Amino acid sequence: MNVAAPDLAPETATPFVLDSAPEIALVGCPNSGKTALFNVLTGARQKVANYAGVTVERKEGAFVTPAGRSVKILDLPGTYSLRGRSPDEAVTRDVVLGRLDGEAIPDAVICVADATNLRLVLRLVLELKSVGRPMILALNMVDIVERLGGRVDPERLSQELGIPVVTTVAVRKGGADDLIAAVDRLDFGRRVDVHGWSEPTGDEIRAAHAEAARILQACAFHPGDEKLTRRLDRVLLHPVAGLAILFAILFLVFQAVFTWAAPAMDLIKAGAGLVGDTLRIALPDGILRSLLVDGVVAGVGSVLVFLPQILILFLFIILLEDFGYMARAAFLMDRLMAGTGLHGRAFIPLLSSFACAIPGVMAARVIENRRDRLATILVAPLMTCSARLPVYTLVISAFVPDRTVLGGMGLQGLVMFALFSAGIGSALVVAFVLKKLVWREAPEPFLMELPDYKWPRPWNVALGLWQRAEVFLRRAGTIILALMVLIWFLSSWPAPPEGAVGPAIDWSIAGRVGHWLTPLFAPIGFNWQIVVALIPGMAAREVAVGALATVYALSATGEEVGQALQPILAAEWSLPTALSLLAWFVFAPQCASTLAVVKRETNSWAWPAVMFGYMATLAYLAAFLTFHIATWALT
Ligand SMILES: Nc1nc2c(ncn2[C@@H]2O[C@H](COP(=O)(O)OP(=O)(O)OP(=O)(O)O)[C@@H](O)[C@H]2O)c(=O)[nH]1
Ligand SMILES: [Mg+2]
Repeated sequence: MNVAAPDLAPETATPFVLDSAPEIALVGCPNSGKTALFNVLTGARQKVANYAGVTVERKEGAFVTPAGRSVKILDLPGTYSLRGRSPDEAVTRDVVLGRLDGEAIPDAVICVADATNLRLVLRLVLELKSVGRPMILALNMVDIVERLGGRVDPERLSQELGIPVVTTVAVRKGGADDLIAAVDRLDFGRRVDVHGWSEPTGDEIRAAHAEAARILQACAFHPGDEKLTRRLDRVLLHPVAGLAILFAILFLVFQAVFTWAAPAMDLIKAGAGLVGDTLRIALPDGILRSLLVDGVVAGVGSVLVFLPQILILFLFIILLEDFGYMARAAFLMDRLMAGTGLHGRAFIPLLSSFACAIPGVMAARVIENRRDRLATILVAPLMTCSARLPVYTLVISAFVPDRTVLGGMGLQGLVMFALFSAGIGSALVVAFVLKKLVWREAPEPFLMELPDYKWPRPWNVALGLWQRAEVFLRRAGTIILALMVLIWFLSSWPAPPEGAVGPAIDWSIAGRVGHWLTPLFAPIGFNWQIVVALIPGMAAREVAVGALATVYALSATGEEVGQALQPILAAEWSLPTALSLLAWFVFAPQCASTLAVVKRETNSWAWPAVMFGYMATLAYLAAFLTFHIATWALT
């Protein structure tokens, strides 16, 4: 289905290269800059970030060298060895060894090395040589080696390894020129039998280890670890101070999402109001006016308003990712998560799920153990995805007063923080139940390389934000628009009979379905308008907001016509209903695209069914309890 991948960067186009063009695979340790190089070579915009395990899929691109040679190029997940066990490492192994169905072995390999950290990659190079393909070693990040006063000798390395060695700076313009020139000199005809690679024995591994150490000694000099990284880590990884800083950062993010975004949101809201009013005056009363004003402007406009919040959330995520903090956060959370049975590696997939559960579920490929991975996939959608943000904001701004408490903290931001925490907390509880009570498994030890801190690069940040905005706007212009038109239609057709009283929507299909389902949702305090909005919300959660806008716009009579959604809700809903809806959305049954991805990643319909079932149950229970406790407390 097309809605299935709203958060993935567009596939790279390869329009000008023939199928017969030779294929080169980018292989290397995690976080060495493979994707950054891939982007430079092909002009693609695949995700680059400063932690291991960003790329979990095979991506294809192409370029033409200055000599006019067309080549296809593959970006692959990082791996330390062809013996890797996790699903992402298996992708790399299978591509390099030609084990993938219908796919030949790559014609050549570019091994990408983080030049500041050569020890592990030299072993990988030795292993890759036994595959028997022409190979180039790209010493990437030489800019950092130079800045630290280190030295790497590419000529000597080339002699020792018997393959061409070039230096690159993947994040600099022209930083891959030497690599491109080396590709031009490659002799693709030099085929060697690939079945030369086999699982190495312990002795072979030890021998390779010693050989790598010897070569490293001869060819590279590093003045020790970067001091900045060490110094910062003493504070940021501190068991107490580090955790305190992590929570302070998270808290700051939600405050910022609320306060910084407000002016821009008001502007968009005013703009949408203006467009709606203009259309209402300019067009004669009728179907077209209703479609444009009540369906498109009210519906899509009410979703667009949230763009600033989503961009601010992503600004923080991208900055932290580029800086190299994410892996640290995983490290800090490991002890806490181990208590619940989740693997330390689950942290980054869970964190990615704040954007959207889809990349989060895919990022779980870095987890080797199948049950650890399943547990992570099953709880990932409990993380508050950005599509839930509009629902939260709408309800919070209508019902939570905008004042400060506890000496300067915004109450609205605090409630938002509480909702996100409820998502995280419930994920930990569900994982605990699964891993400790159902599967009774101890988590496996957690090994992860911590990247050196790097200053976020403004261009990368800007590009990342631009991509998010693009994804959001594309969604608003396609699926959300389409659903809004559908909802408008279902809410306006059929028209009421002659002489009917009350709002016309009561006679429409949506109105009838809403009324019909209401008994099911009355125990949790939902009215029929909410019920109508929940259904399209399963396709894309933020549509629930647009649907409410349309449903209330079409129910409006007299005074209320053209009024903004927020004051309508504040007047129409009771506080327990509002709280119950928030509780519902913490667990909100999965959107269709997440279920589709879970099906793909687990290769079975059973797991998406389990996920849907348990989340729907939790959502109903949580909303039920919230509604009744709130009703009781307020009377
Ligand atoms: N200073 C500097 N930074 C670089 C260079 N190449 C990559 N980076 C940064 O290194 C980090 C990792 O880059 P990626 O391209 O995501 O690495 P990758 O090898 O694709 O990582 P995985 O997909 O996780 O295996 C990012 O923060 C990049 O901006 C370089 O030549 N110089
Ligand atoms: Mg990558």
